[in-house]
Amino acid sequence: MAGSGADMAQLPRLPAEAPPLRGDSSPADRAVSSLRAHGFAVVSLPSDEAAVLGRCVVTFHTALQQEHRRGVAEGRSLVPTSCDLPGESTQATLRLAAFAERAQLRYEPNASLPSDEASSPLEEAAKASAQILSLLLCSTLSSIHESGVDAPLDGARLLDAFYYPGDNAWRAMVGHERPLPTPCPAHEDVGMLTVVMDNANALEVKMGDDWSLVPLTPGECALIVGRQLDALTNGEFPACMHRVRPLTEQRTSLTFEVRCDEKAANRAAAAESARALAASNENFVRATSALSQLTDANHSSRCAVM
Ligand SMILES: O=C(O)CCC(=O)C(=O)O
Ligand SMILES: [Fe+2]
Repeated sequence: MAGSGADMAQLPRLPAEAPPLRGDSSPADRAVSSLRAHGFAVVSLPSDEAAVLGRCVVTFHTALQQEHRRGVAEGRSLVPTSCDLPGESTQATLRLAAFAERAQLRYEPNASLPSDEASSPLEEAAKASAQILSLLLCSTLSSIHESGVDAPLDGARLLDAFYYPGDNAWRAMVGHERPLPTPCPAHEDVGMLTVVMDNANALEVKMGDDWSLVPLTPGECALIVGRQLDALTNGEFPACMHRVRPLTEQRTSLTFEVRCDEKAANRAAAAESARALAASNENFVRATSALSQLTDANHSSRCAVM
């Protein structure tokens, strides 16, 4: 991953059928082959970037914990979220919302913040983490591109930070009457690629019929293939089903997703299908001509006998 975020990529340690680690493969190659085989990969960030992101997660955690508590006090955090978009907007590009199972911050770096206003620590943290994670996703998409996939390299970017209160804090605030809803049910992301990092392990990915915990250590993040990349590679990079397992203690996670323009995705998917069709036509033509050669050969050998 030249000139960018991911310094070292590792294969997921979970699946027994993980692709063999080639001694000479680069971290980017290993990440791409893991994404191709499993729809996800674990990568390590350089320590300076990991340290910045660690501080950002602390900032998000504090703000979102406060937002969640305020939401509970005001009754807003007693209802589960029905969609992934925060309902409440504080600024055009930086929004906070609180639901029962989580509080959420969303930052859209493509739309810039008003420049005449002094940035809050929250905005600074959003900008800094979006910059680092954006580079990581861009370089991963370029590596996928270099591996022969004609994927769009750009798109809308979304940074989300989630605070999950966990069962203990929830019971302390709300009591036992009202159970804490599932933190984040099983789903595939809609975009091309998502990166996830957290301060407590709870992300699970589906491998075959089984769910596996992704044990991220500080400075590591998970890359997750979304539906757009799956569709435009005809499943060569399969979308990864994932979820957050129920939590006892609180957790904060950071996700950054690239969603390409639907038209670009459709164009790329159509081109990919045309390539697949051309390849199968070529195989068909090859098979037909082999068959006709065989028939000719049989025919002439039968003629020769007669
Ligand atoms: O919080 C997490 O670890 C993952 C959240 C997630 O998958 C999502 O919001 O799409
Ligand atoms: Fe997700």
